[in-house]
Amino acid sequence: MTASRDLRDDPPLLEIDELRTHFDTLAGTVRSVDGVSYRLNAGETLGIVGESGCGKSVTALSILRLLPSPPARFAGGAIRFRGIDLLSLSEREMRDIRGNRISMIFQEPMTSLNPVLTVGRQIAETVMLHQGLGRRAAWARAVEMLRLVQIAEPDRRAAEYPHQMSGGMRQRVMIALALACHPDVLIADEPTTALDVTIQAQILDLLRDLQARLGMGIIMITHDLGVVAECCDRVVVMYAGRKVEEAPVEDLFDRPLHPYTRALMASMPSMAGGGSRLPEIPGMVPAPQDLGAGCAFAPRCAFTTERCRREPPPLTAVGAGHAVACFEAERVGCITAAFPLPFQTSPSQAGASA
Ligand SMILES: Nc1ncnc2c1ncn2[C@@H]1O[C@H](COP(=O)(O)OP(=O)(O)OP(=O)(O)O)[C@@H](O)[C@H]1O
Repeated sequence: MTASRDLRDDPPLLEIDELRTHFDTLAGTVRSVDGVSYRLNAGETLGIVGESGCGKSVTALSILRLLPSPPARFAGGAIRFRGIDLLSLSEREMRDIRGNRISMIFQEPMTSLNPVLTVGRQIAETVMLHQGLGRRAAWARAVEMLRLVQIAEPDRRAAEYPHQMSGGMRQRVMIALALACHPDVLIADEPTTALDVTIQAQILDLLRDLQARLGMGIIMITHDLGVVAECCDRVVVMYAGRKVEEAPVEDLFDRPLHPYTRALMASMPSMAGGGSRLPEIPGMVPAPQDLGAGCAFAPRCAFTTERCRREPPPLTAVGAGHAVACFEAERVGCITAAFPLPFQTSPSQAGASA
């Protein structure tokens, strides 16, 4: 979203380091996130993509320590915010960070907005709690935030309840609530999935605009590569609880090296084009408890060899900021070059058509 690609040498705002989040269930240990690392710099938007069940949300909820424990358990790794390990903080210290320095917007606003409080009061209470503002100043901030997210007549709307608003407007309220304390990090989990295409584009524009004004880093969790092309500077592709590819956004679209990334791109509705039938990725994401010894994508992959079934491919650097976990990446790269993906690979154009 910004010129942050030049800030690579700055200390990271947020760093996830070999994170392992597991669930202890009656059926055994579910390794939902199993050794994931990524960094987020100030002013940057990092996309996290993958199909349902890949561990995107569990990673995000781990950052905010919002997972119920038990059954969730941190089995290893660290999460550092400006160098502070969040996993070592007390619950009280964590409450100062959550919703204040690191905020999250969820897919479905009704799950995080309180139905019995006016939207103005919900925003005002957040800033009273975290920033010690008085009642009057907090209400003024609430109205200002509603104006910032482009809600018309914010004074009047602040006194309304969530059910009096449309889906798109509720999503804006949730963004206002998440940004009310001017956080350093915003985690947006599928922020536009439930919305129609026009509202989706407006919300993404709004986030981009607010990021430019407030300078926060954004983690954009999505299964939609159109959203990635539109908004992100860098992308992490997750599969079955692991990172399988990471690259600057242009590089990922020009040279996807993991068969899974390529398959995700080929199955995008707006990118496959031509009204032809969409290619689907055969098979399903395996449940974390059903993973074999080798590459988790092997059962669905057209490039699988004996080695892929036997051992997990390590994440390997293949270019500036580009890493991939695939033994056959070179072969995938050759095929990508010989048979370009069935859509325009310029991110801006791809996003425009999304
Ligand atoms: N409380 C839980 N107990 C056991 N397993 C869980 C629990 N919560 C999540 N999981 C498992 O963790 C894995 C990752 O889930 P996660 O919600 O992070 O996926 P996701 O990529 O965000 O998918 P979606 O896009 O549908 O949200 C899934 O296999 C899920 O079933």
